[in-house]
Amino acid sequence: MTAAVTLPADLIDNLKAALGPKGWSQDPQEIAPHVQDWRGRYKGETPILLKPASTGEVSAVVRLCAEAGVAITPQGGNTSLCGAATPQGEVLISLKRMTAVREIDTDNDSMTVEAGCVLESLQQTAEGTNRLFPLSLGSQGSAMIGGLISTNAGGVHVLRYGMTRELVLGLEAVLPDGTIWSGLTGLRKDNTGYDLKQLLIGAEGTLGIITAATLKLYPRPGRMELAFIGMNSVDDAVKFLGMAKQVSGGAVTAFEVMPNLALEFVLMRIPNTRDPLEAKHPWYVVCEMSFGRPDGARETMEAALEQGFEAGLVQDAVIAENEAQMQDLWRLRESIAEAERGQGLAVKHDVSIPVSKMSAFIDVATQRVNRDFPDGIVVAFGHVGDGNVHYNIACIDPDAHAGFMARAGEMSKIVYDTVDEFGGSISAEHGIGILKREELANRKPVDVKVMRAIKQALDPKGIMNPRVLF
Ligand SMILES: O=C(O)CC[C@@H](O)C(=O)O
Ligand SMILES: [Zn+2]
Repeated sequence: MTAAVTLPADLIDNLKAALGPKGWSQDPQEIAPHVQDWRGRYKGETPILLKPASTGEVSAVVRLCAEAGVAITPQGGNTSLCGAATPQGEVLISLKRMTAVREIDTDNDSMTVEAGCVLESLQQTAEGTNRLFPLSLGSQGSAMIGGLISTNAGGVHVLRYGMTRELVLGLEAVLPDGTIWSGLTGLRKDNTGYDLKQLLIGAEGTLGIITAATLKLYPRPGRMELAFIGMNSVDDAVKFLGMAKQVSGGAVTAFEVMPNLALEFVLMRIPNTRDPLEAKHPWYVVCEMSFGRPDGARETMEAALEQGFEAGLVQDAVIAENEAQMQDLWRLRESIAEAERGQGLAVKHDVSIPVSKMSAFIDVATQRVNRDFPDGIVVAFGHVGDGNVHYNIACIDPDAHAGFMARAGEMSKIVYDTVDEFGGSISAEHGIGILKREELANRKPVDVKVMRAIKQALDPKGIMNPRVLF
């Protein structure tokens, strides 16, 4: 792995000297997990893994690479689903040693943390000060905040708290020439021209390396209620979403939809899971509500379910009685990606559609896919409450997998053309990476032209994550 790409010997020496013995590795065993993506779709290589422990160190090594015109791939928890963090010969900079919580300001409801902090640990840090950091997703046990910001991650709470973009108040980053940009601020109002942090958020490491961030904190809900609901259709789910929002006065904080097949995959592949409902239903909804106080919380969830039942939308439902049951219900939804991975590679489409058109989109796209690809099976699940569906197509016959994946482009064309017809986006929350860059160029040529101009202005040598986005 390490031998294939060679860098000038003096650059290697200077990089090592800038970081000290703990700050780099050329050990193939240590490097191996860093040069393969989570799904096993992309395999890469790097001449050296750098592990800076401070912003100053990141700046020093970026400067050295910039001077030598050598390209860099930044990496956080390496949970990208689009290949954005797999180096193909670039110098790999992992932020995993930058894990300090620099400041918590409870009066300002903010915390300033370094890029290598794992999301789950930040949720716990916030909880320790009786606050909530609402970003929440399946890979939270390993995803790091720098990468989550770089990809503008979504997750299950977008419906109420927005994407990562909306949770960031300030950023610190190392620009492609090694300059440190100190934009760490806890301000909620700052109208001083272009908002540079927003350029870096979602840039997938192409404009610089995020080293720290000031994040928004929220009050911790006094009580949460979680229901697992059996339904007949996505249309019914969307109707029930409107009802639940109204009945609860806007307390719905997550609204996830999954088909029976996704539940079957989970029950088959993930230990300690069981179907909480007695009968099978074509679709399931995981609906979470958050309240300031416990009083009336359960009654509100029950009232919403009752109304849904009377309207023929809710077929059956169970409400979690305690924290452990909540976790069990969440596991059914959050482990779909892992269960699906166990089934083999699928042709994945992380798309968004206006919520009002979600059901029609799924119907039309599925008719088209079934017509042209009878060997494919659609597993559409996800964050329907915020208009994001993971429209994945799995191969029915595991032995015919390679041939199936070879037709991924044709399948994706059908799906993305349908997304365009419905006014949606070809990437809702996973980003572009290397997976969707041609698609982006074809479907948003003017946007890409402007993005290239910005890239050229900030990274004229093109060294920051050079194969990603474009
Ligand atoms: O694997 C997928 O397609 C989706 C992964 C993740 O975004 C999820 O919502 O579970
Ligand atoms: Zn998702």
